[in-house]
Amino acid sequence: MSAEIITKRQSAPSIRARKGGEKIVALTSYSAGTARLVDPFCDLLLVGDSLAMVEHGLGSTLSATLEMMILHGASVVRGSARSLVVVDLPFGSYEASPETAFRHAARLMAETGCGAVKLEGGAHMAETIRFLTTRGIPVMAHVGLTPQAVNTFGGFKTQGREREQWAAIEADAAAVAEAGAFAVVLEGVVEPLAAKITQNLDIPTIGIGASAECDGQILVLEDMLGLSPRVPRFVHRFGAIGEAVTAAVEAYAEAVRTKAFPGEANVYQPKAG
Ligand SMILES: Nc1nc(=O)c2c([nH]1)NC[C@@H]1CN(c3ccc(C(=O)N[C@@H](CCC(=O)O)C(=O)O)cc3)CN21
Ligand SMILES: CC(C)C(=O)C(=O)O
Ligand SMILES: [Mg+2]
Repeated sequence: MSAEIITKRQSAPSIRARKGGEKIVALTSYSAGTARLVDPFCDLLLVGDSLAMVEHGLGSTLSATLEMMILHGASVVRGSARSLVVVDLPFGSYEASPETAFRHAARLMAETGCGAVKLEGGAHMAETIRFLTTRGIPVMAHVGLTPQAVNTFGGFKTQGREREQWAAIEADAAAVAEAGAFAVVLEGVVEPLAAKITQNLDIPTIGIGASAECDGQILVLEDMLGLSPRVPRFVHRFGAIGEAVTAAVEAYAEAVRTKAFPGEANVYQPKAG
């Protein structure tokens, strides 16, 4: 038989098995269009609730709804073939009880075809994580700077700058791993704490603003592309797509106004004769 190039989609277990191995490459994606572009280079695509801010112009992630997550999640699944697609459970859809979390996570999975869900929280979400994972819903956890708690933090504040905060964050990470999460996002935590947690857990840590000590990295796609007006310090801009869009749109507007566009090549003519 000839060599076949069949790329099977990554799963929660295949990502979990990467602990301590090759780094896990993850990005956010909110639609089929961007999913198609990034999927070949990634292991995991996150349909983050950051889409409320980035894609819908809302003030925080608290306004993301289950309906939004389903529409964008289904689009990303259709636009990708090899990455595991993980969809964020939005604020208010999972905190009240394990049963509510299950109902909403099941809808996300059934209506998008995603392979896992993500929720924010540590020790206090362990019971819910166990409830979901024992009922067929793989869960990625998210500890440290959890943006849905922006109002209790009083801003997007780096976690673990004081050593006294370390024990609680370490306990959160240990609790979600013990409860059955297949991976955990570590957001906005100081480097030595990220290193300690990564060493002590048997599941991969995926860092955002949490140093190279993590088992993988994630960024908001628009931030690393150079499309976001302001970005946190932990972002490196790998592209200048905002500038490229501005230049192209400027050129288009000029061409329309000077009647340089549409030109010969872009115009239809009737059959000769
Ligand atoms: N476009 C985008 N990118 C993100 O990474 C992102 C979102 N949106 N929305 C949801 C949250 C919010 N995030 C943020 C937003 C701001 C900072 C920030 O300004 N951090 C300060 C550090 C402050 C401190 O040290 O206490 C910084 O200067 O980087 C961090 C994370 C991460 N998430
Ligand atoms: C940045 C990641 C971890 C996230 O939760 C999001 O984009 O919503
Ligand atoms: Mg999120």
